[in-house]
Amino acid sequence: MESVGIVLQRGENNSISALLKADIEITSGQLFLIEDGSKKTVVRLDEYSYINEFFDEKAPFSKTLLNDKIDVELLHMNTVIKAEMSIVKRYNHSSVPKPGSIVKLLPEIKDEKDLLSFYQIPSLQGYIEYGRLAGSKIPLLLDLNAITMHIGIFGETGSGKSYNMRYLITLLSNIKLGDKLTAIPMIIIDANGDYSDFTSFNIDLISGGRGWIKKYVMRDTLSDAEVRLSIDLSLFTAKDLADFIISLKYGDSAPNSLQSNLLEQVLLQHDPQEYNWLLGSREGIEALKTELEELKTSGFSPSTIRAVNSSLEVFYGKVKKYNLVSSSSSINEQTLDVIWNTKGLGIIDFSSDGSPGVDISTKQLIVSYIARLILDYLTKSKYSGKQKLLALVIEEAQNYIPSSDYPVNARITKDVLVTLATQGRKFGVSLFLVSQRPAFVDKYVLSMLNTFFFHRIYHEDVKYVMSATGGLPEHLSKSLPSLDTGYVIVSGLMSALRSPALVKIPWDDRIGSYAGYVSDIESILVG
Ligand SMILES: Nc1ncnc2c1ncn2[C@@H]1O[C@H](COP(=O)(O)OP(=O)(O)OP(=O)(O)O)[C@@H](O)[C@H]1O
Repeated sequence: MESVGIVLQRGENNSISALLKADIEITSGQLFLIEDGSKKTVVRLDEYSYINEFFDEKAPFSKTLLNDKIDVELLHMNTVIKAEMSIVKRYNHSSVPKPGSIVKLLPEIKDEKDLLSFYQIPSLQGYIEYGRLAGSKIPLLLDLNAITMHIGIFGETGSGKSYNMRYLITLLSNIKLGDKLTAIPMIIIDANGDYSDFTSFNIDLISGGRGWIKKYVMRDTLSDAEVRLSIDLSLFTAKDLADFIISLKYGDSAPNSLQSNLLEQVLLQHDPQEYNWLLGSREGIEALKTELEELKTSGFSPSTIRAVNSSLEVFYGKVKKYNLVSSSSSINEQTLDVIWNTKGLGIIDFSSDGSPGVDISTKQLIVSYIARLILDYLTKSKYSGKQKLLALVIEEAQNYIPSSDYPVNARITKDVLVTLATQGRKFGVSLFLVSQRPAFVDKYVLSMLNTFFFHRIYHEDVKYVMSATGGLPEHLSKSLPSLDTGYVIVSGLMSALRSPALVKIPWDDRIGSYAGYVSDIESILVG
């Protein structure tokens, strides 16, 4: 490969300063190869600036130049890039390249053998090829063995998160195993209908390794690919349900604990199997009200009882509208068995098309239910001696695991998702948290994630995310607010590089054909 620069000096902590030719295209996060004699080292460009030996602000000659018409060509002479780089990988040596070592672009990879030797791994088994390392044709290998260490995908609106998630899903749906295709069993909480086409006209993008693909909706179904969503309340504790139901009337502030305790006491008198009938049918609600009325004699004030009654009505109004509650819920343990056995994909469509008019608290109840279901299912499997694996993708994660700064009450989801994040990896849960405002996602949960895809993120979010994740070296994190769409910095355990690197996500029209993207506005307008 062509030489593009020379090492100037080596610094502390594996850092290297180099001069690079000014006429090559470079970006922070890009990787280069350094040759020090026969010793090869891969380095990452962390920071750079263009300098010109000819230009000195203070020199009288420069001053005249600045005042007169500038001769650009003259100024451009002797321009070089001063680059700060850090070592990512060494090939069978442990030294730091000496001053004078040659900097090159990454090598060409002609075949699988080249790829294996670039990454220094014995086989591609268990890896998927993701995007291309910026400035090269080398795919980044992602290690599927680290998938249960959880993943964060962060980027501001329009930075390419949804496209990236779709791309990842297509990769995770077509995993080569010998001459067979398999897939990671997965449930997606689809906030905006970005994956709807995976159950219809783009099904072949993801059906390679999957035997079952369904979309759950909260309206009448329109095709065989759709299932009407219902959940089983017996999976919740009396306390969780009581807090949730009472807080429906109080919005974001803490639920009234007296009312919550009262409702919990009444629910505790019943078997959890009865919760669906009690809270999901008119007769059940009336039965609960009668039981509450009887408690007047035990010292509960009529106003507390009245308040609980009215919270119950609010709750019942919600579940009745969507027929949401049933002991034979449409997503249950058997569904997870099917998803596991067929390496299936279940899409929970929370878009305005799939779940028209559904509010955030109802969505939280559903996400909480699914998280409990997954945890129960995988824990049982593990204890019966069979390790399974299921990925749960949660878009708009800040609505389910908010930080203390984010004004959303998420009691019903937060605890169970924290448990999934901390315990889940033992049982085979792989969490994918997607958010445009990672600063509003709970810090503790962020610290549980081990692989990150950083798209362009808001300046205000950078500090929070970096302190919560320990994700990137400082120089590189500074480049995040100006990252181009289609580029992502990948860091963490799944990356075969084990060090952050900039990756270009290839564009594919079909992966790009989803809700957030209009491919040809003129033809749509003209018809
Ligand atoms: N890899 C890519 N290469 C080229 N263009 C891309 C790429 N990824 C995304 N884009 C462009 O950027 C647009 C926005 O991408 P995307 O919808 O994925 O952003 P987002 O971060 O999910 O935004 P939001 O948070 O609003 O959903 C796409 O419609 C597409 O035009």
